[in-house]
Amino acid sequence: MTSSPTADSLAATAASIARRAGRVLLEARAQAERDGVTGRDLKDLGDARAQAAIAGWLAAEAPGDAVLSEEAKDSPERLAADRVWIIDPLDGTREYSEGRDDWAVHVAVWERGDLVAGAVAIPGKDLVLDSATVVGASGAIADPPRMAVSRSRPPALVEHLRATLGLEVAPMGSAGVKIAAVVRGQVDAYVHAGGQYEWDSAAPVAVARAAGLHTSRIDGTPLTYNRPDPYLPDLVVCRPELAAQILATIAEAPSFGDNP
Ligand SMILES: Nc1ncnc2c1ncn2[C@@H]1O[C@H](COP(=O)(O)O)[C@@H](OP(=O)(O)O)[C@H]1O
Ligand SMILES: [Mg+2]
Repeated sequence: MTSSPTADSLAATAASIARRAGRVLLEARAQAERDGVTGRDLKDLGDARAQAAIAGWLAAEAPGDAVLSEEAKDSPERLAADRVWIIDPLDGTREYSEGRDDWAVHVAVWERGDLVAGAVAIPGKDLVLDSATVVGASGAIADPPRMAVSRSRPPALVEHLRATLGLEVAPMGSAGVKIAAVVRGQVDAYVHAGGQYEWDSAAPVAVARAAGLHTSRIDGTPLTYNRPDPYLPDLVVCRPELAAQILATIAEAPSFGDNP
């Protein structure tokens, strides 16, 4: 009988796959530049190359495990599986296609009810964070606290938080990049509302939890994964000291359409 992999070994596999996919994406973009491939075509190329590479590695390195990926057809089999890899092969596709470095590869592992491991690669910054080795930020929270927000689709709710709590806003692409910025102490919070899917947050949330950060829906309930419908439209990831204040401000906020 083979023993089940530990959370640490799953995190190491996730980190290795995320790092390798990052290399594939950097090479694909460099080649696309030489070939004059831009815009939508470059987005599609990146998504497809990273998806194909990751699917091949998972088939070889995690045979028999189920997969939920942004770029693959979903299958109900994952709902009965003990272990599911939740993948966003290229998070921040827009930023990738614009030649920026705020995009990421997300590889998470869910087992029997919850996330057990995750890795986020940010290839443009030569960075890989994983849940087994991450060390959370321990410095003081900035005054005023800084909040990462979507640079292309900032929800109305975050403007309300900014105005009410006097936060400094830091726009950047990719949920993984924003959560990594909280983990590394470059910002103190990330709030999103109005739309997202499990693959956008699973891996970075696994890393954030391992780093001791607060993670929840904007109503304060837990983020749960591998549900039948992977739509998971909002989240708060922040230094634990800020969670009560941010959640109370959201609870008292008027409805903007992007918060329930
Ligand atoms: N309102 C919305 N509806 C659906 N997905 C959204 C969304 N806002 C952000 N996302 C997704 O969340 C990820 C991070 O977004 P942002 O960079 O704006 O913060 C992106 O993933 P992808 O790049 O994998 O598509 C983006 O598509
Ligand atoms: Mg994404």
